[in-house]
Formats: sequence, C-alpha cells, structure tokens
Amino acid sequence: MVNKMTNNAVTNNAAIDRPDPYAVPDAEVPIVDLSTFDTDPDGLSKALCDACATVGFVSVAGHGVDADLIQRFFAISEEFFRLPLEEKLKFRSPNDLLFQGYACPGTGPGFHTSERQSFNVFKFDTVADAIANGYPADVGAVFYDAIWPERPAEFPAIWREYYAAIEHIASRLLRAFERGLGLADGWFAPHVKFSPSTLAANYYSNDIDSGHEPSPFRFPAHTDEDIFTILYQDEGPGSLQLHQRGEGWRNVVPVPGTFVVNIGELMARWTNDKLRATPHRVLAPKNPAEERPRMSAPFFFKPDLDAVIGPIPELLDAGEEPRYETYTGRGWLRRAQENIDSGYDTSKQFAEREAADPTLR
Ligand SMILES: O=C(O)CCC(=O)C(=O)O
Ligand SMILES: [Fe+2]
Repeated sequence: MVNKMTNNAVTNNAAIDRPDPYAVPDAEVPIVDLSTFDTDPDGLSKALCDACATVGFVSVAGHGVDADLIQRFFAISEEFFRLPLEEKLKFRSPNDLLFQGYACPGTGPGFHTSERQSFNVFKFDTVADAIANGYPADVGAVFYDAIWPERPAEFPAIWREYYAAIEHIASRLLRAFERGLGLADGWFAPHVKFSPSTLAANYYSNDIDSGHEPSPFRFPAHTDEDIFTILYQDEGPGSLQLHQRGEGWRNVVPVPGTFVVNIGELMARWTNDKLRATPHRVLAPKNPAEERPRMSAPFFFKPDLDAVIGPIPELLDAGEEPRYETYTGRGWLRRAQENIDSGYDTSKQFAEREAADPTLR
C-alpha cells in the first residue's frame, strides 16, 4: 500500500520552482587512470577518493577492458532489445527487484519510467552453482536461475565475458578505496567473497507504451543501493545527470572508453558519508525528433549476504557520530524488496527530500 503521507508531501509541493532539466551545466567529473595503481597507488587512491568524496562520480580510464569487448557487449544487447516485445517477454524477470532476465516498462513501481527496458544477470547461471561455489544456502531467496534469451545465440557468452571483466575492475577499485580511505589492505575483501553483484543493460526507447504518465525523465532521480556502480554509457542525446549537492543538477557527459563509477548507499554508510551516494537520473531528449534508443550498462557491486554494513569505526573522526544503523547484506536486500512490495517509489522519495531541502533542487 502506498503511504498517504508520501503522496501528500509530493502533491503539496508540486508548485516548487525547479530548474529546467535541459538547461543545466555539465558536471566536472574527475578522470582517474586505474592503471597507475601499479606505479603510484597513493596518488591514484587519493584522486579516486577525492572525486567520490565531492562529486560522488568518477570516470575511470586505464581499466584494461578491451574496447572490442565493450562494443560486442553493447551490440549483442541492442540486438536483443530490438526483438519484438512478445519474444522478450518470454525472458521476463519473475520479480523486478531481483534483477534476473528482462524487465520492461509498466512493471515495478518507481523503477521503470515509460521508456526503460533492462536485461539483468547474476554471476551464476543457477542457484545450485552459486551454492556449490560457496554462496549461502539462502541465496535462492534473492536470485533465480539465469533467464537467457534464445537469441542472439552469442548473448550469454558475451555477457559472461563482460561480467568477468567488470568484476575485475571492481576488485581493483576496492583496493584503491581501501588505500585512499586509510583502511588496511584487503579490508573489504572478506565482505565481497560471495558477492550477489548484478550486471544490467538499460535500453531507453519509446517503442513500448507502458501507460505511464509522460515524463522528461527516462529514469527518475535515485541513488544506487549497492557499494558502487560501474557504468558504461553510450553517446548521444538523452543524458545521465547527477545532483551536485548545493549546486543542482549537472550533465554527466559520456567520455568514450571510460567507465563512470558512482558511489552507492552502502559505501556511503560504510564511510559515514565520507564518500557520497550522489543522486542521479536520466533525461530524455527534449526534441522527440532527436529520439533514438540509448543504452547504458551498470554493474551493481554488492556485498555478501552475510556482510555487515554500518559506519566503519576507524573511519569516524574523534567525536563523529555514526549516521547509520547497521544492516547485513541480506537485510539490506530484504528492505529493498519490502520497499518495492509496499509501492515505494524512488522518485517520490526524492521529491520529498527535495521539498524539505532546497539545496537538492
Ligand atoms: O542509464 C544510465 O546512464 C544510468 C542508469 C542508472 O542510474 C541505474 O541503472 O541505476
Ligand atoms: Fe543508478
């Protein structure tokens, strides 16, 4: 059931003067070269943490992923998304939170604008495989067996190759975060040994009528509910925007060949907000004539179900109070599921926070 207070808060503030989303400046997203971790680990780690402490987003070059693999991943995914809707629906996720298979507009409160479709996969093809590889027995409560499309035929192999490449970036980034934050080498490793991370491709187009109200946003404002997200976005109209605290919305201009990394809620909690989970959204092209499908590929890096996530005591300054209660990875996923089941809507939640805090506008 949707919370009445939430609805009222949004309705009452409908008259808030919001800046034109099409007239916002470009964000200054720092670029770091991950390959320099081998030669200058302190410099790289500091640059990474500084970017994530201020902008909350960073462009990562020197990541070692072949341009050819990125190109093949995007091409095969686009081929799938261009299949007729009836065919794609055969591979539909049994639940839109749990990120398995195809998800399309019109399903899942708050998670789909009228224009976003996605395909999602976890690391293992079967729950049994995950358990055989050390995952806890209840992993089946949050993941289903992979739902691969029948065509294109190379789709599963290319997705697996891409998943492994991005997972590798995630572990290198973690080491850099440890160093930049002043944690011991390997501090994060025990918390991500059996990570339920997911890979998605988002496809934004106007070829499905979801029945939702039209919106300038292809994906409404939200923060990511993971440790961090590693995103590749294609070029073209209809852009990603981030919310710079105290300054407003900014375009995240694609930098070809780099991944955008943004801090999620769990890293913000671990660091007591020293690293920032920056709100972001995706804007549709203003001119429908410029409309063309847009694709992005987020890898949502998540902690083990057994991991405990709360402000890390050694990161708190003298006298600094922890701002967050502690969750297990499992409890965090359950909370997200409950939010979905109760009709929680990220855009409404953001509208409420925006109404209460003018610096968010
Ligand atoms: O499509 C994009 O560029 C961003 C997508 C996003 O924020 C997400 O999937 O969480
Ligand atoms: Fe996101």
